[in-house]
Amino acid sequence: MHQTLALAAQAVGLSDPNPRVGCLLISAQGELLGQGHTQAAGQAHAEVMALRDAAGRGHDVRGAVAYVSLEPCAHHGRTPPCCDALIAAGVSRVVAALEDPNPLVAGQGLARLRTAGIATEVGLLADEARELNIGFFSRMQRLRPFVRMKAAASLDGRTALLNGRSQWITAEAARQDGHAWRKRAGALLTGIGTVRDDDPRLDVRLVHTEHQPLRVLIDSHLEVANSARLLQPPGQVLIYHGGSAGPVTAQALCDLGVELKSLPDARGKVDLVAMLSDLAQRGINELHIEAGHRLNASLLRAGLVDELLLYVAPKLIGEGAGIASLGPFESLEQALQWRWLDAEMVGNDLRLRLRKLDAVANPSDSSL
Ligand SMILES: NC(=O)C1=CN([C@@H]2O[C@H](COP(=O)(O)OP(=O)(O)OC[C@H]3O[C@@H](n4cnc5c(N)ncnc54)[C@H](OP(=O)(O)O)[C@@H]3O)[C@@H](O)[C@H]2O)C=CC1
Ligand SMILES: Nc1c(N[C@@H]2O[C@H](COP(=O)(O)O)[C@@H](O)[C@H]2O)[nH]c(=O)[nH]c1=O
Repeated sequence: MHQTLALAAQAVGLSDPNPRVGCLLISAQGELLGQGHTQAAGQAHAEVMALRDAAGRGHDVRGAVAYVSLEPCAHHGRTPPCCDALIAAGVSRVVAALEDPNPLVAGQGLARLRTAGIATEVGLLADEARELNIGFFSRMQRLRPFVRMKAAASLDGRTALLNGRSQWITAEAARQDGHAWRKRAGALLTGIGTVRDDDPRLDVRLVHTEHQPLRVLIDSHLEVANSARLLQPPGQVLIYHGGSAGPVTAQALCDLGVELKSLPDARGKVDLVAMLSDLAQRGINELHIEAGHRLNASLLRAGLVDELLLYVAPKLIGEGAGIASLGPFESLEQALQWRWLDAEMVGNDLRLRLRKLDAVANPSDSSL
């Protein structure tokens, strides 16, 4: 199953909105017959890829064991059901790390395999498998993406100087690592303040990817300049606004191929909860945020951030903006609490990952 998960990880940046799944076909004698992982949406799933691989190598998979990192699907989506392909191929046993989290189909693939006389087992390396697809689980079970907020900070917790400059606080290795996390996401989100100060490209370019995430901007009054780098190719751009955009600006942005969506809250800003639900409906599993301290504060205050991805540089940079302008607290009981997930040196910077205490991708597993 470790090997199956490594295969599944190869679908990062490729299979969205479908989950990252790996499949390994092993003979009764323990020989590898075929392997595969999910392809781009609409193309073959892991099981079909593994069966094709086995056929390509001239192997007979009758009686083989199939290791899969997620329950084989039982439904006709853009491709036929994988459990039918495994049944037709004559495998004898299917070992799945997890049941499908989609409440509409959960358990159906395994049930169909059992009805066909195939032995099934579920739960091997379940936590690792769920982690790889934490966004897919979030979208299926909470109807919103898993939200990861990235920030690069100095040792004194600053994300920018008082004059707005922030490039660069961390070094090249950390920035490249940041792109590997961008690659995992279906969408990258920033705020108008960051666009004004940094003019980010917000793409994946320091690591290889098969497809660019959707770029999302929160811009209440459609103030973004047409020349903003984020609006240029590659990839699609979506701007959420608060409904007060003038028709001329809106038309100019539409002419650039940008999609505009009005989701006003009571204050004419963007309704962040509605935005997450809209992104989920668009098939976004993981949402990666790289915004400034104001928008970060709005998202954190609303309790919408599941994970913090912080890069800390060994520098003291004096006065400036923090990670989030949450305003003065009266007591320490008001603190937003996190739990450490991991810490790693990336070049000369430190990468910290933290999870919100109640970030639940699987309601039955409060440790996520
Ligand atoms: N080191 C790092 O990792 C990063 C640093 N930066 C730095 O941060 C600075 C920019 O910060 P900042 O100006 O806060 O930029 P943001 O990207 O946070 O954008 C700020 C804007 O977002 C708006 N906003 C907040 N909540 C909402 C909402 N619910 N709906 C609509 N709009 C909302 C704010 O409006 P309002 O003020 O009305 O609330 C404000 O206009 C720059 O100096 C940049 O270099 C930026 C990204 C990462
Ligand atoms: N300053 C800073 C970061 N800043 C983030 O990177 C964005 C620029 O993206 P791009 O134009 O695609 O390279 C910028 O707007 C901000 O969100 N990131 C880091 O890893 N380290 C840093 O020191």
